[in-house]
Amino acid sequence: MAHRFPALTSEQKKELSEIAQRIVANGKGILAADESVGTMGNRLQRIKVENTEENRRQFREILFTVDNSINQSIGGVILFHETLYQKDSQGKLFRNILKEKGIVVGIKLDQGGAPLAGTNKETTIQGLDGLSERCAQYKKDGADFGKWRAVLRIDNQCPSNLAIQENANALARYASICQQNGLVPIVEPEVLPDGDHDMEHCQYVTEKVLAAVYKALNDHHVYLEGTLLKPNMVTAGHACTKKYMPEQVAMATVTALHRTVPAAVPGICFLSGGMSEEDATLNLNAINLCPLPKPWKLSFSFGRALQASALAAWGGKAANKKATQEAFMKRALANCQAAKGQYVHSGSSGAASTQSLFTACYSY
Ligand SMILES: O=P(O)(O)OC[C@@]1(O)O[C@H](CO)[C@@H](O)[C@@H]1O
Repeated sequence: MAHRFPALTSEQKKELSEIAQRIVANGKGILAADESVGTMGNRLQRIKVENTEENRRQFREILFTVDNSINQSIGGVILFHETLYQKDSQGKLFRNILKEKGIVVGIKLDQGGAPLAGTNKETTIQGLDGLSERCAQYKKDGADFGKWRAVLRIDNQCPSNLAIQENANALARYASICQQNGLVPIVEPEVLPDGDHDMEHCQYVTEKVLAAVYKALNDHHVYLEGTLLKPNMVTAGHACTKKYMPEQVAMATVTALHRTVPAAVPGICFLSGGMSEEDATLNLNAINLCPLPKPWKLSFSFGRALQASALAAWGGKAANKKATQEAFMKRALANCQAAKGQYVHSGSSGAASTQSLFTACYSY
C-alpha cells in the first residue's frame, strides 16, 4: 500500500519531534500537575485544606514560582484546564511563568471514564468529540503537548480484549488529533496497581496493552517521533504478598517495553501510580541501570510522587512557601538523577516521601 496521503508535513513533524525531545532532554521529566478539581480535592482533604479555586491556585503558584533552576530537572508541566488560565498573585499567567523558565506547557485532554457495558466494570475514556477544536485553542493559548489517560484493570476477566482494543483505539485517535494541531500527544495507557496479582502477571498484561496501543498508533498514522509514552512501571498488585526489589521491577518493566515500544519513540515517562515518592525514584533509577537495550529516554511524569512532600510541607499556609518549594525541588532533582541512573538514596527521606500514595481504583 503506497503512502499516498501523508498525515503531516515535514515541518509539522520537525516541530513535534523537537517538542518531544525538549521535554525529556538530559534527564528531564514531567510534573503532572493536571489533577482535576475532584482529584485535587482528595489531595487537599489529606492536609485538611478546603478545595477552593483559590487554594488550588495558591498551591500551584508555589510550585510554578520555584527557583528557575527547576528547568534542569523538569522539562514539561501538565496542567488542568482551570490552571492554564490562572495567574500568580502578581497577575502573571502561570503558563507564561513556566515558558519563561524554558518549561514546555501541556494540557490534560481526556474527560473521564464511561462504562463498557457487559464487562467487569471496565471503562473507555471520553473526550474525542470536539477534541480538534479544543487542541487548536490550547495550542493558541500556549500548550505544546497533550495528555490522555486510559485506565485498564487487572481482575477476573480484566482487562478484556474489548477494553484493550477500545482504549488503544481512543488513545490513537486522540494522538492523531493532537498531532494535526501541533501538540505532542502523551499516550498514557495505565494498568492500575489494584489487586493481589504478582509482578509477572502485570508484565503479561502490560505487554498486551502496549502491543495493542502501538498497533493502533500505526493504524492511525501517528508519527511516533512526535509522541511520548506514559506507562505504569511493571509492579506486583498493591495487595500482593510477594515483594520485589527495584532491580526486579526494572527488569520486568524494561523487558515489557523492549518487546512492545518502537525505538522511534523518543521518551517513556512513567506515572507513579500510588508508589511512595522514594519507591518511584528508586524504581526509576533501577530502570535506567537495567542491562537491557534502552533506545528511549526513560524518565518520569509523576503526579503524586512529585507533590506529596510539597503538599505536606505546605499545609495550606503561605508562610510555608519556602519549605514547600524545597520539598518539590528535592524530589525533582532526585528524579532527574534517577532518569540518568545516578540517584543515590541518602537515607534521610522525610516521612512524607516514604508513605504509600495508593488510592484504590484511582480515577478522576
Ligand atoms: O500516578 P501519578 O503519578 O500520581 O499521576 C499520573 C496521572 O496521570 O494520574 C493523575 C490522574 O488524575 C494525573 O494527575 C497524572 O497526570
